[in-house]
Amino acid sequence: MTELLVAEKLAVGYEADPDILNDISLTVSHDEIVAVVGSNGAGKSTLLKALIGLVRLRSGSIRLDSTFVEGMPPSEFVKRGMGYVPQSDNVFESLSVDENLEIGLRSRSDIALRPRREELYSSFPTLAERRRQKAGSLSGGERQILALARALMPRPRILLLDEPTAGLAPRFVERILDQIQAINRSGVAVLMVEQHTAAALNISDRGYLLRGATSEKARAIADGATLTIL
Ligand SMILES: Nc1ncnc2c1ncn2[C@@H]1O[C@H](COP(=O)(O)OP(=O)(O)OP(=O)(O)O)[C@@H](O)[C@H]1O
Repeated sequence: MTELLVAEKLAVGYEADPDILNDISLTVSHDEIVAVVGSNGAGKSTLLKALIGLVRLRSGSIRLDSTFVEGMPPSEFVKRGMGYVPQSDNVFESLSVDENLEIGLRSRSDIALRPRREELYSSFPTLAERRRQKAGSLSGGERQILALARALMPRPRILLLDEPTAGLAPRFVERILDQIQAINRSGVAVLMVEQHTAAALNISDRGYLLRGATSEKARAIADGATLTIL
């Protein structure tokens, strides 16, 4: 079990505000699904954004395959094999399924679009049937599958998923979690933050609990959220 992603002693905050995250360390190995669970506002989205370079670290380090990547732009993280699916606005609604997948390949000119897209259509037949449909016409569950497929286009080695089951009906929650397991079996490590705690931990190899001060006032006194190994 070799470590693919190693974050050490991260401190993260916005502008002049107190730290949202404090002394956060976590690892994800090549073959793992790792879940970070925690209440609303604990800082789960902030953690993923920090791990893909969208939010600057105040201190700490991030290693991807032994290379220190903190301070690099998000495009570098993507080039080095990290994929990210935000919680919302993760597909272009006015574009077709085909076009959304094409955009997923923006960062990699060395992968041929059509064969890669066909590969993903065979993994996600529900998208193949809807390839010419606008993403905005898909159901919530199908959109999440499209967002996953789009992130997979450049062949990432690790996917960061921000609440992939948020707002979905229970039968879709199960379907998305099944897809995440299948993605992992195909050789992609997964780090996901989730509010469906039991379901997420059920499909994960390991979990962390992010425990934080959930109000501005409490955070000013406490010192940002911390991570506990479950
Ligand atoms: N761009 C920002 N500027 C300032 N504060 C922010 C910003 N984004 C998030 N925050 C604050 O950071 C804290 C953590 O938010 P975050 O979205 O990371 O939590 P979360 O655990 O993902 O919550 P949820 O489960 O509701 O998505 C919140 O208090 C939020 O108000």
